Amino acid sequence: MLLRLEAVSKRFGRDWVLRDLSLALKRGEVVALLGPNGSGKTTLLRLMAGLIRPTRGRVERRGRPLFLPNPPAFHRHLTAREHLLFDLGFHGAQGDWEAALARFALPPDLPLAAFSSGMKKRLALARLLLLRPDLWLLDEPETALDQEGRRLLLEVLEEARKGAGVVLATHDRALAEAVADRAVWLGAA
Ligand SMILES: Nc1ncnc2c1ncn2[C@@H]1O[C@H](COP(=O)(O)OP(=O)(O)OP(=O)(O)O)[C@@H](O)[C@H]1O
Repeated sequence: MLLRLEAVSKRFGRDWVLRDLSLALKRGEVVALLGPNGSGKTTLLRLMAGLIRPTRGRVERRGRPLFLPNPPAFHRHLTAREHLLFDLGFHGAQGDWEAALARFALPPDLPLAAFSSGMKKRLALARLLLLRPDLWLLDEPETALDQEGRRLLLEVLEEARKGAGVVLATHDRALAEAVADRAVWLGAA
């Protein structure tokens, strides 16, 4: 089991955002988180990543998680090449950054401040593929991607599920139906 949540609840101030949520994820599984704005999808991903702690309940994780926020966060003054080299060094990983950038049709030497939002999303996917986490935690990975970017995303998710587990938050029902084994609906807590 890669990830197990047992009766997890989360409160910010006086407001309960998540209540009594249990869920388990194995390698090879893709789970979609669906629900309206403010229903707690990002909060749940951050709990799964270990970035925040539950108010009640337990989060158990095996392996290395990587959280992809929406929009993705990068050091704006680095180029794509510099950023991927930094990421590989930081994670003690090795990988062919040149091939990764070529696959996503990204320029290696342009500062990321000059990247469009779709280019940043593509770079985030390239980074995930290079770093190969055990647990992919993706917040609205489809936003800002064009048709070719979406095709690449579907390809990446198929590759991810071979060795890892994936949880993705999305408003895109078609994407959830295309890639997810099951969906978790978050309503009002
Ligand atoms: N750090 C925080 N402090 C206080 N409230 C927070 C914090 N983070 C999230 N919230 C609140 O928790 C609720 C759920 O937010 P969250 O971002 O998880 O929703 P979401 O389902 O991802 O929404 P969206 O579909 O708009 O991205 C919102 O009411 C939000 O204001």
